[in-house]
Amino acid sequence: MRELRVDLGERSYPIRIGEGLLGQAGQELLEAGLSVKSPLLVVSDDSVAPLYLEPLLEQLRSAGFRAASCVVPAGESSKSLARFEEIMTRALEEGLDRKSAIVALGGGVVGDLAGYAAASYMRGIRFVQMPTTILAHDSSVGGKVAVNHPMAKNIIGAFHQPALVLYDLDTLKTLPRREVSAGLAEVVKHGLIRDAAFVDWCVRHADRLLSLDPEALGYALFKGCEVKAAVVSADETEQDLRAILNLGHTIGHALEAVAGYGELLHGEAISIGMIGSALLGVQLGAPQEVYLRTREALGKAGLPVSLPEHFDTDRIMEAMMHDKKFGEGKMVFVVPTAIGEVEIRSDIREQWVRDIVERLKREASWP
Ligand SMILES: NC(=O)c1ccc[n+]([C@@H]2O[C@H](COP(=O)([O-])OP(=O)(O)OC[C@H]3O[C@@H](n4cnc5c(N)ncnc54)[C@H](O)[C@@H]3O)[C@@H](O)[C@H]2O)c1
Ligand SMILES: O=C(O)C(=O)C[C@@H](O)[C@H](O)[C@H](O)COP(=O)(O)O
Ligand SMILES: [Zn+2]
Repeated sequence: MRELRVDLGERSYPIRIGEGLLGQAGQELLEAGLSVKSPLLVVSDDSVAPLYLEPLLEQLRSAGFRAASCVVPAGESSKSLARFEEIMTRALEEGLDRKSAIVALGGGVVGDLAGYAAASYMRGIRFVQMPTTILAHDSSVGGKVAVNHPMAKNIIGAFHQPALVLYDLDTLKTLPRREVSAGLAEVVKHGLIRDAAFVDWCVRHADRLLSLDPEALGYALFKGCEVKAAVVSADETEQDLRAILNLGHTIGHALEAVAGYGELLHGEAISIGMIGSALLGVQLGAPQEVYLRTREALGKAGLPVSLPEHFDTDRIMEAMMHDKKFGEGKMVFVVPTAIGEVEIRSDIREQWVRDIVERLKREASWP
């Protein structure tokens, strides 16, 4: 098992990554300080639940917990106020109190939704992240929890740190191929913002990652979580540095919203967004190599590196104006200056971005 720590004073917590962790979840929750006297609510989705929910509930009960569950439909559309309300109702029905916890068993959708429910129920109860996707190495760490509004991604949310991240690598074996690639987008992102050697490693080992080689996957998720934990520990609430984790997200979130939360997976949208950011970087003076290497790393992971032509540029530009980094009338972009290095720029002209979106469409080559 590998272990990392998010260092946030009294809100610090461990990230445990390894095989077979679901089978010791009860003990792990006890060690994280959760009380068996108050009921737990496990939130999952209807693709993950048939695979892992019952074994988890059994394991928690055998450790003395009272555990109920709430299962939402799989997919991005569950990050909604309607599903949030459903969880509140379940929490009330099951008698969750201030010492209770919500356990998120699933990918980033379940983690963000359940986390926001935990942040809000009784003005905040504890929660545990049990990620089951590659992408969720990112979403389970750092405490950003949210649901979407039809006009804007993650616009209703909070910062609420989990008490524990318990990452059982065995659960990743059932991931569909498309979700594997989507998850690798955020893995590569963590290299692109902070660790050039890790980007090289990802390119060299892309085939092993795509075939879910446990050793390669364990290492990649550890490295991704390491970058994420370090950034979050330095700037929990995105006063400055944390914004670098948003590489590719200004364009990416706009694409997800315009596509109606579903056509593009988060990782796919972010991949296209990171290509856009690399083009912007080159325009601002970074070597052409930055664009070429970004494209190679994402392409090798089976990700889209251009935009399907039917996306409407005006609608994308409009959706981008709801980005949380947008302020005082300025577009703010995370832009690479080299592989492994980024800067936050608030001098980005709308026309440059528009031109890049058009170029991404012209170069359409969906994998
Ligand atoms: N909070 C953050 O810091 C943060 C960071 C990155 C992404 N996100 C959010 O995360 C979401 C995307 O997360 P995701 O890519 O994990 O999507 P997801 O949660 O929708 O999971 C992807 C799909 O895989 C299925 N699935 C999950 N685990 C499985 C398993 N082990 N076996 C078989 N199927 C499985 C799910 O049912 C779903 O259909 C987005 O909403 C994004 O905004 C949040
Ligand atoms: O943790 C962060 O900070 C991130 O930006 C990680 C992103 O990968 C993630 O998609 C996050 O939810 C985006 O945050 P938002 O504040 O732009 O909604
Ligand atoms: Zn993301």
